Amino acid sequence: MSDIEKVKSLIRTIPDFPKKGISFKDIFPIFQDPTAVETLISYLVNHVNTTINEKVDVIVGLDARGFLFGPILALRLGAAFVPVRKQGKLPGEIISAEFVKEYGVDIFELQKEAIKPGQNVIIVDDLIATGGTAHAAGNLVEGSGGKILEYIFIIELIDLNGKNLLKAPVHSIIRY
Ligand SMILES: O=P(O)(O)OC[C@H]1O[C@H](OP(=O)(O)OP(=O)(O)O)[C@H](O)[C@@H]1O
Ligand SMILES: Nc1ncnc2[nH]cnc12
Repeated sequence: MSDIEKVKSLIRTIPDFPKKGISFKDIFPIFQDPTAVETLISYLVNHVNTTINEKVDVIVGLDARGFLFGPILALRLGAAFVPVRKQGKLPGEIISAEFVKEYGVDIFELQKEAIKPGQNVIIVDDLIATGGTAHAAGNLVEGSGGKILEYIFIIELIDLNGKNLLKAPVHSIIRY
């Protein structure tokens, strides 16, 4: 079994959570195993260093599970970390976007000055399902003048075709 397959074996699938018909992928067991976390982060650092030919200025992580991976990746790459948060959590001037995700509707916010025009950005989240969440975050980053180099997800639910909504390249590690 490869190291990534070992990580995949830690992910739990919970039927009918948080709503009937949703097959929920629970990533938190990964965090009970530091070796598994290191596997994922090392994989991502290597991926960025070997496939992205431009300097990465900012890692944008999506509330909340994107915060588990984004800041560690940013630290390892020597990049800034910027959060996109659910409505009402960020002080100061913000821009916002409403979106639909696999099991609901939400509003994302980004602080206006957090990303400077022309900065190179990678958007990181734990999972892409319908792509609504990542698409909204991408609109906020582009609204700030950031250039999206890539979207990175630990998990991709391929049957939902979420990546079709996104204009920049998409990279995922574990697919179902
Ligand atoms: O591709 P989509 O259909 O848009 O769904 C993907 C999003 O759904 C989950 O977040 P959730 O809103 O459950 O928030 P959480 O990270 O706070 O648990 C997941 O972490 C992604 O952000
Ligand atoms: N099936 C799923 N499992 C975990 N998080 C999700 N976010 C959207 N769809 C999800």
